[in-house]
Amino acid sequence: MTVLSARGLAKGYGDTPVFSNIDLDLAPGEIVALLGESGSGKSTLLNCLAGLDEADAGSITLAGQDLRPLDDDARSALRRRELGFIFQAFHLLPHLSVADNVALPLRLLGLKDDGRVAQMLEAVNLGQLAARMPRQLSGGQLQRVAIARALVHRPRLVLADEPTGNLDARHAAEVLELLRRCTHEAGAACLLVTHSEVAAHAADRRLRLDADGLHDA
Ligand SMILES: Nc1ncnc2c1ncn2[C@@H]1O[C@H](COP(=O)(O)OP(=O)(O)OP(=O)(O)O)[C@@H](O)[C@H]1O
Repeated sequence: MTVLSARGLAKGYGDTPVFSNIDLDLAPGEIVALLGESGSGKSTLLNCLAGLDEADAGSITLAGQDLRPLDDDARSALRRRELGFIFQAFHLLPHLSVADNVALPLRLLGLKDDGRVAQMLEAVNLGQLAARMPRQLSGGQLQRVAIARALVHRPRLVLADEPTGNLDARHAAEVLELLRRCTHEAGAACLLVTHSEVAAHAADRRLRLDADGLHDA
């Protein structure tokens, strides 16, 4: 079964089309790099898949559920359960500790599982820093917290928008390797927007976005 299927997705702003004819299938456990020129619509596509933005046309099936017949609440609930999102700028909550940031997706599902939070912090080599506040961490450490948070609730899909864009080459390689290992171990599919050739080659498959759709790269 595919984790995510999109068919015929199209999106524009006003009279300006961004993309159309997007067909995409992601299988469990695969990491797919999404490449494309600046302004080609990679972030917009990710946001449409995440439900942060709405496509103008097309269909999305997530974890076997067609999103179209669902009302807003049901879509949000499905996404809260099945989706993890990693942003370039980390988006951690500054007033929460590292452990509480990681626990957030579980809390939003009404769950509490300190053991799982500790396990994820160990998985990203941050077991010692659980009580720290985000301002006390380096960029690479913040991004590792964001990976732990994206996977803590065992989502089937992880969307990552340039997760290594803010990091130097060594930390970027470390973060990518962790993302790879964590998503493979979890059997989650991961769509990774990146400008980096190194990141793209760490992926199982590469796709390029242009105005008329997605192409193998
Ligand atoms: N809210 C908005 N209103 C109008 N136009 C927008 C909006 N958001 C994005 N755009 C436009 O849509 C196009 C795609 O933007 P998007 O950020 O998705 O591209 P991208 O491929 O992620 O770019 P980059 O690689 O530079 O991050 C751009 O031309 C951008 O100017």
